Amino acid sequence: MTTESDAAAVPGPAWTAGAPAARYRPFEPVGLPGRRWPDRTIATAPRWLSTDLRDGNQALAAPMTPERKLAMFELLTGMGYREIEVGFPVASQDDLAFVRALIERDLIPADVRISVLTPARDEMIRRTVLSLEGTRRATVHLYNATSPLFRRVVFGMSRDECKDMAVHGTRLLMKYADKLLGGCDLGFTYSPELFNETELDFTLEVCEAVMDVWQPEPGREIVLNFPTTVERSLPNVFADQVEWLDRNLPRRADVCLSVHPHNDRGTGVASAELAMLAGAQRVEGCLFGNGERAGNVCLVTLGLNLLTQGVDPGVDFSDLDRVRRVAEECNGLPVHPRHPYAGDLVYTAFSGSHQDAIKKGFDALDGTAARRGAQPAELPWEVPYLPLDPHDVGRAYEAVVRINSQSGKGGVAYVMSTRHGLNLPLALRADFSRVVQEHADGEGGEISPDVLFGLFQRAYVEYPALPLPLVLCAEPVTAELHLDGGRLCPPPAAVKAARDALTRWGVEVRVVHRPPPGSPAAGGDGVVVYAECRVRGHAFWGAGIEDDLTAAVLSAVRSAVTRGRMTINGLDVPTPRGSGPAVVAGPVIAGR
Ligand SMILES: CC(=O)SCCNC(=O)CCNC(=O)[C@H](O)C(C)(C)COP(=O)(O)OP(=O)(O)OC[C@H]1O[C@@H](n2cnc3c(N)ncnc32)[C@H](O)[C@@H]1OP(=O)(O)O
Ligand SMILES: CC(C)C(=O)C(=O)O
Repeated sequence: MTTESDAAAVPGPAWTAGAPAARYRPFEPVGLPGRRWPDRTIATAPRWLSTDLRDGNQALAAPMTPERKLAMFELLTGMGYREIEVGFPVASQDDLAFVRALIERDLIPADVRISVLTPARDEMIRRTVLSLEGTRRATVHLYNATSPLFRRVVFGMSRDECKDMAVHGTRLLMKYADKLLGGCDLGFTYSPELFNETELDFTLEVCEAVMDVWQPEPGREIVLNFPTTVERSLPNVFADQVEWLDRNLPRRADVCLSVHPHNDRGTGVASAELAMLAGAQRVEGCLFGNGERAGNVCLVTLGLNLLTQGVDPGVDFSDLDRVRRVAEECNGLPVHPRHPYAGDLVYTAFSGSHQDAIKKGFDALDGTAARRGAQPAELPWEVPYLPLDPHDVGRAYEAVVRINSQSGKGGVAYVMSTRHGLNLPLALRADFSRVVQEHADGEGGEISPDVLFGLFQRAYVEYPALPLPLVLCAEPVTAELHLDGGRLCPPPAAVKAARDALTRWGVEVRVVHRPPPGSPAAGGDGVVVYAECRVRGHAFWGAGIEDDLTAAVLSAVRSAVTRGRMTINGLDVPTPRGSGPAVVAGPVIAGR
């Protein structure tokens, strides 16, 4: 017996004679003169069908139990999906039990239509229809493969025999429904499986024949669902196929043209979107792209792609982390950290220039909001590198910037401000950024907000080794003070007292930055002052975080001058490097 790991270990032939490209054939393009889809835009959401409980489920190593299915069903209906394929009732006892539970326990919301899938096989059609007994409203979804390869290799059938399979299946389905589903508002979906590999004229022939049996008319639609069962072409070719159908299908007004893209080439989302441009009115897919092989098209990505184009997807993604958690539990599969919109890392920048632009974007948004007396959430979203406001999908801003060796001063300033309430002056950002870079280069890995705060403390706050008069007595010092935070907004008298104290010791003091009232509060209850002191012509920074302004000013100056003296005298300046993780968390301000 070959196990999974044995199979993975089998060495493939090396491509010594070149890649085996000759074994594969290019996909035939579609002749579609005057194709219209490239000039269109998507202005409304399609009808969505979730096939998580069927196509998604059939691709799992451990298919869902009825309990897990119910959790997924409730998630989907809660999000707003109104068409849900709930299973393949003849596949397993669990699938059947789930369909029966939905019906018998009356668990289907009044505006939700469930569907069940069956192959075009007589006995299976009967049992599938039977599985719906007692329901008020449901759809039966019938499929048979129509592609030349399938006709030749799997069925051994001619085109006519293949078409008859679909026609016969439709007749049987209607016959059993008449017999078993009295009073049910029955819907019908037909899928020519492997549509994308099937000759277009044959697809049309089969669909016409199926429609002749179902007789769609106003109030009795037929859903014709066209799958890229195995995605094989560029998305534009699929769009051409869909537009060809849109142009040529008869009874078009009573047909819902649906697509069911898979993702074998990694272009399932593009295929679905181009298909919508080409005339698709309905899209089948799964949350986070679960499904056979490389998956079905991801409904989350499609929905949020629409949202970010200003189109309401009609589905609620406001708590995307919960959606992800439930889907992960039900499927037993993790969602990749880089999955569009939902992955752990997709709203996070580690790299400096990205962080800088994000910080400036947030600052600009906050500034505009303040000027207009509005909330940032009311303004158009314009933050570089973030395609979507994380808040719109229930994410906090905290992880938007994370620090490592790729980061720069903008990112460091962002974390110090948003996590610790310390709004560093520009020149201090550059200075501190060098400290952070040195630490990152030495230690590798990520620097958490707490460690960052510890680095700051050790670099700028913790130098009160000598009493201030002693520090200052040796030579003249000038100090430029930056007062942080709107909360302190120190009364002029307090600033004067601090300045006088320093002047008495011969320090020439200038207050260069005094935050305007109402500017973001400095951390917690404390007072934060940054001092840039000139010692023998060299600038050194210190910071004071104290309960009152005078103490903070004196601490900041003492730290800066001590640091300067030690550096100039070649003394062993204590560096933050290697001193272990800081445990002192700075005061965190509310919001971002
Ligand atoms: C692209 C899709 O996702 S289609 C949905 C696929 N989903 C599943 O297969 C999950 C559920 N399936 C099952 O539980 C089982 O496959 C069953 C119950 C449907 C059938 O089981 P079995 O009778 O054991 O057949 P098996 O699974 O081997 O299927 C192969 C048979 O189905 C036939 N077949 C395959 N597709 C179709 C179809 N759409 N219509 C009619 N017959 C079909 C094959 O020709 C083959 O017939 P043969 O035995 O005469 O050669
Ligand atoms: C049954 C059809 C719609 C299908 O799942 C596929 O072709 O992928």
